[in-house]
Amino acid sequence: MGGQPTLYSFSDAGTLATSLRSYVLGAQKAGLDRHGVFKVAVSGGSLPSTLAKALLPQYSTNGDAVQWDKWEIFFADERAVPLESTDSNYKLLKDELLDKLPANGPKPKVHTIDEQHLDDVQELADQYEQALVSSFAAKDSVRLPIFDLLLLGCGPDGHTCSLFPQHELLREADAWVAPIFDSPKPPSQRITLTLPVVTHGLRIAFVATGESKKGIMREIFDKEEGQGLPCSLVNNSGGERVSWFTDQSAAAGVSYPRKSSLSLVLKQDSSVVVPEDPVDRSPLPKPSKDAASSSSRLPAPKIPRLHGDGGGIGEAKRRSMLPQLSPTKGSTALLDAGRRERGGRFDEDADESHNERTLPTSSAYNAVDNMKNPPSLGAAMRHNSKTDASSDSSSGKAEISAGIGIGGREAIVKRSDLMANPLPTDYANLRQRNLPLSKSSSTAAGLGSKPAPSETNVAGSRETTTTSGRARPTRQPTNSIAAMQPEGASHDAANRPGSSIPMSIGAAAALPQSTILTSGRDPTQEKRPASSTSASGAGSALLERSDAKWQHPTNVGHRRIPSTRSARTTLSGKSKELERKEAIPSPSDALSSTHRANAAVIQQKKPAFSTMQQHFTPKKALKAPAAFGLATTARKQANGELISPEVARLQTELLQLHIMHRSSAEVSHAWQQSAESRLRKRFEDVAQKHRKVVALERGMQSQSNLRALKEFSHEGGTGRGLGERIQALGTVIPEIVNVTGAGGKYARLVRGFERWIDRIEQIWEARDHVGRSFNSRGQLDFIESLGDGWRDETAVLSRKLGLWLQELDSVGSSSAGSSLSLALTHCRCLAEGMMQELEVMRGLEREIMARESRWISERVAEIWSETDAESVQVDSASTEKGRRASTSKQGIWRMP
Ligand SMILES: O=C1O[C@H](COP(=O)(O)O)[C@@H](O)[C@H](O)[C@H]1O
Repeated sequence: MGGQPTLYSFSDAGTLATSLRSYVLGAQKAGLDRHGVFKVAVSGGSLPSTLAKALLPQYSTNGDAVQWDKWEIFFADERAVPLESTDSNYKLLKDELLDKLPANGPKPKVHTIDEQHLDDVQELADQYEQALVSSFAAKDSVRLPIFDLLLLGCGPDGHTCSLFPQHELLREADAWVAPIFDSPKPPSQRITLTLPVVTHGLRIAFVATGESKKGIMREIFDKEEGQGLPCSLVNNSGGERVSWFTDQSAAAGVSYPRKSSLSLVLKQDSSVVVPEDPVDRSPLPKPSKDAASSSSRLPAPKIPRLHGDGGGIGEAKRRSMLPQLSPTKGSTALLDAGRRERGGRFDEDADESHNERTLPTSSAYNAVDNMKNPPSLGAAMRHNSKTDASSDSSSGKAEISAGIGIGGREAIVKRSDLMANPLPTDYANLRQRNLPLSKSSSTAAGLGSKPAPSETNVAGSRETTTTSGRARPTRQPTNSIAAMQPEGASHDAANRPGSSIPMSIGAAAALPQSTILTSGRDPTQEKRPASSTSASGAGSALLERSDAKWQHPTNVGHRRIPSTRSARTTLSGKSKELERKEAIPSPSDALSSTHRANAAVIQQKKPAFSTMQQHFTPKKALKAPAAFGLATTARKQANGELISPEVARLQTELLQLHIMHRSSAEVSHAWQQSAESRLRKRFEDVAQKHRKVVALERGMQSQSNLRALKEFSHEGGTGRGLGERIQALGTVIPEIVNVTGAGGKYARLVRGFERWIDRIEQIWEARDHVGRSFNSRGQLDFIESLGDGWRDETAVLSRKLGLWLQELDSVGSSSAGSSLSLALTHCRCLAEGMMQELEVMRGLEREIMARESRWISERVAEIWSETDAESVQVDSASTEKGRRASTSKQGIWRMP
């Protein structure tokens, strides 16, 4: 299996529907085998009508059956509209498919949105997420739900679900379902599954038909610029789990290899013909003591078999590898070259072999070396190269350019670069130098894929969206192929008996898993990396070491010239000849440097390995060992062109690296699965402990309650039997609770008092400022008492509370900690508290009224004194003193 999506292109709608049916039935079977149900997410748009053509019973050709009653249907996205609206994706599916199912036949369980929350899209999304949690979280997944199948559409702008190009929602990493308020396509308010949920599905199928999808299909599959589109992001993360069902109008002009029929596997135990299962979801094998099974503890990359007679690479495999190597803009050249070479049969390949097995390394090497036809990669290199390698290999003056699927002219990597940068860390270096990476390599290195869980973090990178909207890792990828190899791969391979030459990284990685694990040391001692640091640490260690080599080129067996701009500038003053000499040692130099390298490797004290870590980069001899199949002589190609040994070696190495990169997505996925299953187990352990603790607590509480009841029943001195006392409690407790409630008597009395106090405060404030307060009719404001009614009610309630308290005291007490004792204590507190507050309110009322009568008396006294003064004024009206007195004295009763 490769790590790339499969693109099906069918000649007509009928063939598409039939194939889609087989594919869905295959997914259904896998789902039912897995957990007895089939959990599907479906999109809206044009998908439901195609789906109906595929799934309705009348289209069944060989008696196969959709087991509708086992289906749980969720919506990949839904619009925030009523379910009966023509904009609703549910309505669409209902009209096209659900309503057309036989009336008395089985029906699927369909999870619709909750219409109650249409005006609150966040709530709508949260509620839908809850539906997912209820269905998935307990059994299937803790971090993310795992759909058996997602059936998606692809908008003409590259959107899928309601994930639109360059929208911030593409960065949503936590939610399973997210709201969108500004969908560029109406209606603007929607909810959608998030990208991590979509890419986590076991199978992801896009259905894209019609002319309107033509342009975007090319963007998604052939163009570097299209790699940030939502559909491309799903492709990159989903890899081989993604299949595209298209018709010819949609796929016209796409260079990416297409298939025109589904690869089917006939199950022996069933009549059902199902599509090849792209993903092995069987649980990871349990650790076992024997070497054979321990080799499978670590999900190892599957090395595709390079087959053909004499080890020549199979035509079909080469065809399938090429575009995967470079499905980007620059890759078009590679594809074209490959296509030309095979007379254009490339596009309509219907039955590609996906046969993947491990082969001994030597076969892998020889496979390439002995190829009758040169690999398409070589053709592509020639295609990209303006200079014939053979013509200049002797003079060394030519720059041989090798297109390694890195995209167009910019991506042509100079021979000196390739030699200076030991692959595979070169992929990281290339990215550091901002050279565009091919989709396959970036995906394989985890650049475009979803981040691995924190425990494993094989990829060591997370995606962010740059201003161009292209998803990029925020950190440089720290994983290298070496870091992804099974523990000890290179180390053990380098020290195999009979191998006097250290193995290159590529060679080690190409070893079959079992060979690697059994050749070195006891595989039962192998351990998984405990944390992300182990995996990424290995990668960065490799990077550091290769940097160190660049700084001290003379310290290593063969010299490498850094290909960075500065390094090139430094060299620019030298003659090309000199540069070549420094870069490429003579055969004897190479030999001796190889020996030096071997000696260094053999003598080097090797640190203990831990799984997935490689503590040192095995030194590579420039001249590769023939024992492992690397070319040592110039090779003649079918068209008569000569390829120098270096180029042949680089070709081989590239091919191997590519193969390993292809499998890295799979490894990363397997790691994620493994981490998830461990997390799930841990979660279940904790949940189980929690349940035990809760049960224990309940048991203890009921014990204590029983004890308390026993004591309560024996309570002496009350003169009342247990039944009578329980009856008393049954009356008093609800009474107390009732009076405190919002509509209860106590609450009403308090509200009345509070209103009265507020009024008094206003009056006092006015009196403080202007000496008096007037009501709305212009009359002087006086403070009136709360009234007899309030006072009587307060007095009655106080009496009742006192009685209830006596009743509570008379029923006796209970031992502390029991529920009975808690209820008694709380009721007493409540009743006593209310009594005290009623008393305080009554006291305050009395005091305020007393103050008011004092104030009134003072004002009356003032009036009398004013009246006296006026009579004096009349007596002495003619005197100046008297006049002044009459103007200076203002009575407070006078209106302003
Ligand atoms: O708005 C939407 O559009 C996409 C694509 O629809 P199509 O008609 O171009 O196939 C669809 O997948 C999505 O569910 C829908 O809400």
